[in-house]
Amino acid sequence: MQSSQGPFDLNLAFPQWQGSGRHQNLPRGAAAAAAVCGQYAPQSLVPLSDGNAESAHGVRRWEAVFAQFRSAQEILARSGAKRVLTAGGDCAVDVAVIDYLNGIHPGLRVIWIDAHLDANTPATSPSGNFHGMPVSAILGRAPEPMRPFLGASIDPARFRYFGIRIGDDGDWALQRELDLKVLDSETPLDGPVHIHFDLDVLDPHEFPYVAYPEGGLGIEDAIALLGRIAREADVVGLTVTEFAPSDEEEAREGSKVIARLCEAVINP
Ligand SMILES: NC(=[NH2+])NCCC[C@H](N)C(=O)O
Repeated sequence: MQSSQGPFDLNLAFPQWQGSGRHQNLPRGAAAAAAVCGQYAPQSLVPLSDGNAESAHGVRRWEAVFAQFRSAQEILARSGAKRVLTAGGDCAVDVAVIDYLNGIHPGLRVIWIDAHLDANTPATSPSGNFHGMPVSAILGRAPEPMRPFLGASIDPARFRYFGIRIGDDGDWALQRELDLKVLDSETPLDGPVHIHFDLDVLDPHEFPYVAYPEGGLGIEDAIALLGRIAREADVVGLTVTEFAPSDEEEAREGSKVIARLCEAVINP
């Protein structure tokens, strides 16, 4: 509850772009998001791997994706942090973060705010891009070599989507199989909660600085939603992903919105 909610004790800056199929502007967005989030907690940076093997285990740029996942795990474990604010990077940065938080906060709930289901597996993904697979990974369907490094998977009953519009056949198949639900006003929000916020959930008329502009959520509605979650639950993780401004001016504009989203959670 609110009284136990303190500020985040770690800002993980995780500039991974290799999970995205449209990564051109992600490094600029990751740097800008890290500059914003670094104001709210001490920052640790996940180093990018120079692994460039094209594809393995059904995942494009697997070598880099896996090396960065392991680096993030080591940084998180060493930090001892209890509450983590993460600046992505592509959506898949959250696999390491959610797994870590689930290990230290039993019964963790996950709210996945995104235009996309991101529930493909290496077998169903049409693109091989890992940013389309993090939901399946945290629910027990991670790529084979990642599994020994993951703890217990998230209970699908404690997972909620918000803002989803776009899915591939494999995304919807997993959603149906695990009966993944959408957050509504009846969903109880007690206990520790992690919020995944993919900026592409936002209406591109208001926030066009993403590579997959397919969302429909207004900025004020997003802020109200985050405030509601933070008042009702104990937010132990917030991850902001997929910021892809095409120049420094867009980076500045988008950064103001990212700051408001963080503050909606920090001071609900
Ligand atoms: N977080 C995102 N922008 N995800 C886009 C995923 C696109 C598509 N479903 C794929 O698997 O490649």
